[in-house]
Amino acid sequence: MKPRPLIAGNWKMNGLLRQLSELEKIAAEALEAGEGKDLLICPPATMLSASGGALFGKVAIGGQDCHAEASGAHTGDIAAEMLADVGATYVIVGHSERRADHDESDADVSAKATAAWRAGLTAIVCIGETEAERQAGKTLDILGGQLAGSLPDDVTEKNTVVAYEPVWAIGTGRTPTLDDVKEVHDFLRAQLSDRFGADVAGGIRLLYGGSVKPSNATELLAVDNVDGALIGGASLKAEDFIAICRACPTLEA
Ligand SMILES: O=C[C@H](O)COP(=O)(O)O
Repeated sequence: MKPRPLIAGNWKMNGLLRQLSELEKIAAEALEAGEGKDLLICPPATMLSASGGALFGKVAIGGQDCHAEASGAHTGDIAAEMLADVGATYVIVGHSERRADHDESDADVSAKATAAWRAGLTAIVCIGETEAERQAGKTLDILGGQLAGSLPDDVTEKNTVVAYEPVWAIGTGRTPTLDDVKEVHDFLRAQLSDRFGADVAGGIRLLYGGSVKPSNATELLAVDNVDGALIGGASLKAEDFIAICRACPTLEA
């Protein structure tokens, strides 16, 4: 059976408390637009607690990163337990911006996914190729390596979501062709199946991310093995986020 879709917004380093009104608008439409789907917003850490209030339990909240350890002398970092403490149920790990800006390796990402599970959170594990890697014909090799190295052994359909985000498509307005998205998502499902078995692999949500907008969401979300989206810029506007939620097909009963 296909997994229940997940539409996730990643606000990145954007958002002040005065923008809670956007979340209130999302909450107002969430029940209808999100029927049969899971909705999630990952605001900056400073807004997590207030976001939970503004979304009123109609949309889940998540962190954008976590430290591998539960506590300690790590100035500026956030433990998965701290995210859970303010109501988060998901955390993004291994986003390409973290990998690039903070030199995070696949092993670091795997340790963060384990930390997320320890705190009872679902880890959204991100992978993606650069433009140079795609042009060199290495996309599947790169993604296969990132997937293998970034996922710990105890993956389940509940504790893990995988997000495919081509680095060159993030914030650029460019997207892969639908055939390219299908090729990658089919490949990821097969890799997961080889490692974790078909039952677990079939239940893991595979998100596409990278310049998802209301204008392209319908076609991207209809691709085989695409079980939702991870949305950056367009998630900052309630109207756009809700339009993307509506574009996502629901499962047949
Ligand atoms: O996490 C979200 C992605 O990096 C996509 O960002 P974008 O929708 O602004 O391209």
